[in-house]
Amino acid sequence: MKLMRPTCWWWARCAVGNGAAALCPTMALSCALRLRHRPLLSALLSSLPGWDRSLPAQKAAAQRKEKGQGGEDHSLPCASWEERLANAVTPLWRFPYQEQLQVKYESQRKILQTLASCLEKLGIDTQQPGGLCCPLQPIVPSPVINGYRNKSTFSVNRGPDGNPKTVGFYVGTGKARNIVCVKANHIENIPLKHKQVAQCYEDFIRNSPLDSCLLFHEGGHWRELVVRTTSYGHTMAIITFHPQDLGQEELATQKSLLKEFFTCGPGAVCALTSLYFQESTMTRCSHEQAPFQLLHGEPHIFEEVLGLKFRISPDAFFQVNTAGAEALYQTVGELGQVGGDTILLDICCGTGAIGLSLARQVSKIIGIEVVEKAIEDARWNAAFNGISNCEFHSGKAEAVLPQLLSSWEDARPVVAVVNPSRAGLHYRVVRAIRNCKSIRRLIYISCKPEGEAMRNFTEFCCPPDPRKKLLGDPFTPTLAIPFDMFPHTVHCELVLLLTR
Ligand SMILES: C[S@@+](CC[C@H](N)C(=O)[O-])C[C@H]1O[C@@H](n2cnc3c(N)ncnc32)[C@H](O)[C@@H]1O
Repeated sequence: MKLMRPTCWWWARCAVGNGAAALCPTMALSCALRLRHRPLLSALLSSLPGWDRSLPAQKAAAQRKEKGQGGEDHSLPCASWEERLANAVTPLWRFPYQEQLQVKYESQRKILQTLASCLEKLGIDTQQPGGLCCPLQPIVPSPVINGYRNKSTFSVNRGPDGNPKTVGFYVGTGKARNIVCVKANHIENIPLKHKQVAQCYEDFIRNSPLDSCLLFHEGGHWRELVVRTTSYGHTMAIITFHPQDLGQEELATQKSLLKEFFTCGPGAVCALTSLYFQESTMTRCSHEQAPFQLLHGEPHIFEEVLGLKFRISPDAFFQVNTAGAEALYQTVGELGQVGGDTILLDICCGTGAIGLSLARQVSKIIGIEVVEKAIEDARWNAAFNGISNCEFHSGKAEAVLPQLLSSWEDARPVVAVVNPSRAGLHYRVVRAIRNCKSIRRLIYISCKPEGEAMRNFTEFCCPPDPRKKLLGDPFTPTLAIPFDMFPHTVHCELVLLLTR
């Protein structure tokens, strides 16, 4: 379906008239986006620090999006369901790509200004042009603009027609009790294969006598679908199912029906490489809490990054934009100025992608990751690619790293790369890095630099603070490079080089 660009003058009046921006910035921003009203948009952006995520409604929407859900755009009551979903999950979809990049560059500039003023409050004058804490390089565009996602998480809930077995993304919120599940067929960043598997899953559950699980306490079984694809043409589908009080025999029947549907029934068109089933009674469960049960095919899918082959388990993290990740990893090597004697600490390493892609340029890689299966993947990936100068530790970085660095005596230069989830780094990780004299270069990669990462940046850069046991020399923000890993959305990956 092709969405229409708006011509509604009501929106123009609403956006530019009568101080609407001051009364309701979210609405005004939506209107500006909807109309592609550039002067208004730049005025709004310059008036909103960290504009896209600092507003409560957008923060909540961002959190829902993190879970693969859209948030309802309440400012567009007359839009179609498809438009409302597109505005929620891909708010920049109306902009030509170059303009999307301008919007994102502006938001990254504001983040660096915010960091500069945080540091100024601590008595650190960064004195960069434009009030930034360090030079900001032009945003690196994504090599792929549409259909770039290699992972999509589809929900099951009531569609616009009231059908409770609709597979798509959410418009609305649970809290406001106005969730509507809208099919994602028109969403630009989702590849066709993901949409095909989602459609097949919907066909399957609509024919199933079992209900979908809309609210855990109200019963029902069929829950979300995760689809992962790779450039090798592999497709993994993971179906989450609430067992409620079904017995083993009934569970086995459901699993075998699902397998039959996707292997020799109508779902066979998806040509799945792996079909997983997870009996889960919580919103999200790790493999340890509720094992991923392989119903059909291969246990892993494989991806190629910078000439290396990576194995990916169902619960292991992998950057959602593979081509974008390649550009990012190459830059990490350049910023780290890694050489033959460098030890590279890859903290929050997932399947080991960053470290392994630089392994041939350095002396040794040490990876740390909390997801056990991802560490198993990282070890396999190292062995398969013939890389032996690496070790991977499973566990929380806040437990593993302080222990590792407390007795550090290696004289080789150490470069640390940290790529935490949105929650940022635990203060014990910051402390361990800060207090390890061998670490002179630190590369912080963040998909949400205005959030908890900002706290981490100031902890790395503040003057020594014995009360917080931050004793080592402070780092200085030296260079920032934004990478657009998520075209059509407001998100951006920021790579910040800190040196001392
Ligand atoms: C944004 S991903 C980065 C993965 C990897 N660097 C890559 O590029 O593929 C963040 C990773 O941090 C891991 N993680 C989250 N909390 C952690 C913790 N406390 N200790 C270690 N790893 C953690 C997650 O499991 C996830 O794999």
